[in-house]
Amino acid sequence: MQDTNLNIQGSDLLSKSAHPIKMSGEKVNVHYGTKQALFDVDLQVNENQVTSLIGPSGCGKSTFLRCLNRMNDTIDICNVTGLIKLGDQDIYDPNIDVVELRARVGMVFQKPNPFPKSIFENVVYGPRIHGLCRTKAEMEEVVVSSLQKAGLFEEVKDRLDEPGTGLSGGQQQRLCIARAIAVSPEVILMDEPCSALDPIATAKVEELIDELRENYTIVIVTHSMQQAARVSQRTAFFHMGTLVEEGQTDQIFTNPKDQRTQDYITGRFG
Ligand SMILES: Nc1ncnc2c1ncn2[C@@H]1O[C@H](COP(=O)(O)OP(=O)(O)OP(=O)(O)O)[C@@H](O)[C@H]1O
Repeated sequence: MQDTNLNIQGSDLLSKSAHPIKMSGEKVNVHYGTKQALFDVDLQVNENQVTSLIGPSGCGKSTFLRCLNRMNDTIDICNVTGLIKLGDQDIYDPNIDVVELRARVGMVFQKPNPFPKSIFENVVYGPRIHGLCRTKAEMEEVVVSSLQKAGLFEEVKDRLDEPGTGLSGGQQQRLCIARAIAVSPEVILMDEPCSALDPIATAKVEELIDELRENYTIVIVTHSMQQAARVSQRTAFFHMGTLVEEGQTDQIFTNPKDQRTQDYITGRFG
């Protein structure tokens, strides 16, 4: 069912120039074997804003998202061409350290996927392997501050040694966000982060996304147009592997330029 009665709150009135470009894709084409999934996509992501990627199932939203931290590298048959930059850096340059890239551009998945370890270990794992903390005090500090930033600390502070998998779905997703934050990323990619959550847990994660944009750049794939309207300042509409249009979220939802966008947001397809 399509979302209707859109509630646009996330938009701000800052001009695009007030937010420098953090990441950009130019002429991005993606093939899975012989099947082409993205066609000449040009998209810029602004710093300290939330950009939503929306569009019907199979239109290429997740494929584009995964290009931004080279997660598609893990799919053998996937071939990405075009220029994708983080700041001024071509992230597909052969000299790029992909592990470091994925620390700078973190990812939160559709289904909460904590490691089968304690809450503490889930958060400290990344900073430890990246050499960001060595002493016990440093580890405690990163765990506490990451859980605080993810809005989870108060709920788990007395059970940091208990398994992350024992938390509720919404708490597990915020733990995964804390885990992403722990390595001080610049960009956080979220692939339908609320699709496995109930409405209350969803509201908490949406509130968190709104707070996080102060310090991070966020790109979110969502099927919910209401969610895109609530959390994002910019929205990109994809259809059949092409980027149809991108703009301020309120403009996309109230005054789209392309008929396909209009049809999608009014529930005519998708
Ligand atoms: N690992 C893969 N192997 C082969 N084809 C794939 C793979 N992942 C995606 N595709 C294909 O690429 C196209 C785009 O898929 P993608 O998952 O990016 O779309 P999406 O818009 O995120 O869809 P959804 O909203 O259903 O998650 C689809 O035709 C899909 O079948």
